Amino acid sequence: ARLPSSAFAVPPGDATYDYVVVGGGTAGLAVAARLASSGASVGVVEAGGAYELDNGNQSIVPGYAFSQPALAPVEVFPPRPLVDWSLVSQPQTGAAGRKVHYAAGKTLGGTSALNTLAYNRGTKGSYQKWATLVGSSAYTWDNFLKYFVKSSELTPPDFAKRNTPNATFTYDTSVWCTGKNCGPLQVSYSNWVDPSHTWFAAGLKAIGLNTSTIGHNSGILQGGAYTTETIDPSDPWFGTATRSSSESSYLRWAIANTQLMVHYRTIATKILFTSGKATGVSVATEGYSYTLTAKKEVILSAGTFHSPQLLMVSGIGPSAKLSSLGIPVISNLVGVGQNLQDQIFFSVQNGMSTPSSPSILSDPAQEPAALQQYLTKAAGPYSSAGGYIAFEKLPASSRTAFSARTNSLLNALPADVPEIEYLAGSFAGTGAGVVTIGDLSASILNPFSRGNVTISSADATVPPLVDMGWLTDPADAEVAVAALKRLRQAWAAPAMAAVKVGPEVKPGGAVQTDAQILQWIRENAIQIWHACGTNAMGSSAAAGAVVGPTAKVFGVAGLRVVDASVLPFALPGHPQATIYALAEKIADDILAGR
Ligand SMILES: Cc1cc2nc3c(=O)[nH]c(=O)nc-3n(C[C@H](O)[C@H](O)[C@H](O)COP(=O)(O)OP(=O)(O)OC[C@H]3O[C@@H](n4cnc5c(N)ncnc54)[C@H](O)[C@@H]3O)c2cc1C
Repeated sequence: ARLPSSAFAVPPGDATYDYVVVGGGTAGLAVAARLASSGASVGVVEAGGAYELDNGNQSIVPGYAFSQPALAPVEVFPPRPLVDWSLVSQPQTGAAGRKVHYAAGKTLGGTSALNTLAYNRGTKGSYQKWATLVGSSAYTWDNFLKYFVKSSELTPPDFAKRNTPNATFTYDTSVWCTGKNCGPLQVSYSNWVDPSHTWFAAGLKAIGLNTSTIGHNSGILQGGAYTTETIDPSDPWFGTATRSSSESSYLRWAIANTQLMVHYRTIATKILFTSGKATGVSVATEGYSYTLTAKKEVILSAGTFHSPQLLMVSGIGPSAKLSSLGIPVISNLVGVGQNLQDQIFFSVQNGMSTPSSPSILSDPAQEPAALQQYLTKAAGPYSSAGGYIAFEKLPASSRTAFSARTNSLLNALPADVPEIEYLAGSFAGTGAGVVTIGDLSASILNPFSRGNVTISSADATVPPLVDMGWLTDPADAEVAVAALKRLRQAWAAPAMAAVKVGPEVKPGGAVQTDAQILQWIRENAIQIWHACGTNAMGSSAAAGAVVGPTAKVFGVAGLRVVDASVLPFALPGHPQATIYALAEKIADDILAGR
């Protein structure tokens, strides 16, 4: 037993651990907690603080997940510097030259403290592709499933608290831990259904996307489901339903059960090497520099944008780039910062006569009751983030317009990998008969466009340069146009007629031809925030990979990267489930000496 405050180092001061984990984010805290549970000494370096103190209720209350100001995907955005790195992209040449803010968590919990809580796993075929690509059967669905189960605990849906009989469903209990000794991450179904989503479910069904009987966590992504979310339905600290982040799950557990030490508000500035082996990390707290020595390994978990940056400033990356900035080259790895994959997302909006969570919360007559419901019953619109999502392989009728190249790229994907994810959303609306603006959106799941992360300075405090490469591959443009037409088909379904009000809000009736649709998408598409792949896992450095199957960085010893940057490609759907599972898997590898 120890005091919780014993888990926080008092900086500055050199320290030595068995393992130093750089980045107390989604993957970092999961790896660190598991390593510490073995009895090893583990120090975590996190640039940010505690979001419970630094972001008010924004990160805590599930109902705020989509409306956090920190998420504005525009060049000029409301800054939230205590919890977000405030990155702004390079101009997107395929997206009307726009620069956009790309949120990335700078806090204990990392981006799991800012994300929009959707939890789903990829398809069996996508994990088989991963296994084949990296030459390790550990990544097949059958072998990887145990890490999804180990990382999480599912609280089954509470249908009594869900407000609509239209939103009952079945799911697959066999792929979850629901008993004792489950993983720390809390996954549940929200205790409220946005009424507008039940209509979207009907509209999507009308275009062929039936509601799945197993949900989206069994390695099959077909049709629609009310999504599981990283919500703790009864958080003991707050006494209601709150976000489950890697901080509220793994870190709280590790503080109570291990000797883990956290150095927070502390930036890692360089990984230190002796004779090609990582021996520690230079860090700085409020300008005071010191060294954390790693007796065994350094684990880099600084995320898609900062992990490649830290590798590069430490001498690992494309040698020409490093030399041009005067950085001594320790390992010439051309793949560092390359292969960035980012799923774009755009929507078709119409007025609706039905209420929605945002319209209820913005109505002074209804909000107080919603607040009471949240605080006393952990239910109501404040308790809920996501809603209905659906996955689809585009029908043959959509694909006839595609070029031979696009069809052949799509045909090369695993047979069970969907091309589009549809997401129901809403916000409060105004206008004759309009209560809600319904927002049915599509995400392009398998981007063929590639971006990159690079550096302009050897100083780790200078932001990395991020180019998502949106819509630079013509195949993505063709798929996007087809997806937008599918959104319109769903809206046009008779099932939606009872609630749709007025002319289309966005893109609007003037956008009709394929060229007009594509131009509108270039001007309006945004990210669904799933950027990954910038230190791709693979079988060899010669093939452009940065880490091998156990996340060891090629060309050096004592260094692994474990975070979204090592995903070899964008998995279908939302990545956090896979990132937590990957952290569990690599922690197992480390402890087993692999
Ligand atoms: C707005 C938004 C919504 C999203 N919604 C969803 C969703 O609904 N479902 C889903 O599955 N995924 C979602 N994602 C994606 C998902 O949350 C991320 O892919 C995932 O959290 C990334 O985990 P990570 O471990 O790679 O990095 P992070 O969780 O970002 O962790 C990196 C950590 O490293 C720290 N760090 C970086 N550099 C340094 C340094 N030099 N020194 C010290 N510390 C450093 C950071 O502060 C951060 O804490 C969303 C992402 C965003 C931004």
